[in-house]
Amino acid sequence: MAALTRLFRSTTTTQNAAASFIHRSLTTAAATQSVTPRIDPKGRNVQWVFLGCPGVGKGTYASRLSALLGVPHIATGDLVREELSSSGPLSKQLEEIVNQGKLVSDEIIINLLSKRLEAGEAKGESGFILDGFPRTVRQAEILNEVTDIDLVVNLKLPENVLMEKCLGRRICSQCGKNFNVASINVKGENGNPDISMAPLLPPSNCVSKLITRSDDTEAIVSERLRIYNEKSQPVEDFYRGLGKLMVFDLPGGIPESLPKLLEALNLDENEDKRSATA
Ligand SMILES: Nc1ncnc2c1ncn2[C@@H]1O[C@H](COP(=O)(O)OP(=O)(O)O)[C@@H](O)[C@H]1O
Repeated sequence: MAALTRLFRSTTTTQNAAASFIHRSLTTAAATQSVTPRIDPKGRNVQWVFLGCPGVGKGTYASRLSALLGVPHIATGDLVREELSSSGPLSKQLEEIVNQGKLVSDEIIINLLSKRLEAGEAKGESGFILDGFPRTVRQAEILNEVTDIDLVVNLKLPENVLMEKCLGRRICSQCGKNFNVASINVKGENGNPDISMAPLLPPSNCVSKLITRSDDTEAIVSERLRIYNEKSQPVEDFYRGLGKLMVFDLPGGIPESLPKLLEALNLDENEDKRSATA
């Protein structure tokens, strides 16, 4: 018991230190903007979170919006994969966790996020769209203690579509762009509309360099979906309770969904200076 208490205390101390770093980065960054970002009604760059199950397209839509709004897109999954492919001390440990479809500890993820914010701060970044964080209520509470999130966009797709999307996902090992080889046609259940998504095929220069994420197998995706429902679904409720959650049911692939998402956010792809709904 004493050992457990000691461990808990040291974890909490590290988390608090990381949380206070996140706070410092966010406040300093807000004072040093260098791009032409979207200013929200609070007079600073937007601070949004994208939530959603594995494969829903958080990364795709978050990166489009980050380009439109002039704020960085920070995906904790990318931070984990970068660390994993390095020869750093965490790499082996992370590989095991990720390949079981489990979540990395709050402490590790907060440290990775702090480092990313620190690097961004050095480059004068401010505002953000977070993708894949927070994923536990504890992470959401820590974020809530250190900064004010304006909006949480919760993307939704039926579970059978999510599985097909994850299995069809491909990444170009050279340019890093994401593609999808799945051609999806799913009948809507319980009065929901059918969903069709055309494949998002790579240009010819990427074709021979495509790789599949090691955690995009049927067994690991099932486990990631199970863990999402157990650990991350309560994060949706956390933000619903704060009145910050916007649920968006994706009607199909990017061509159908992006214009509707922009409309729901009161954004215009060609005219990016209007104020966003918060
Ligand atoms: N906020 C987080 N907390 C804990 N683990 C995380 C977090 N973000 C990413 N990870 C780890 O990185 C893996 C890949 O994340 P991500 O690319 O966001 O995947 P997904 O497609 O499942 O949304 C996750 O399965 C998990 O192991």
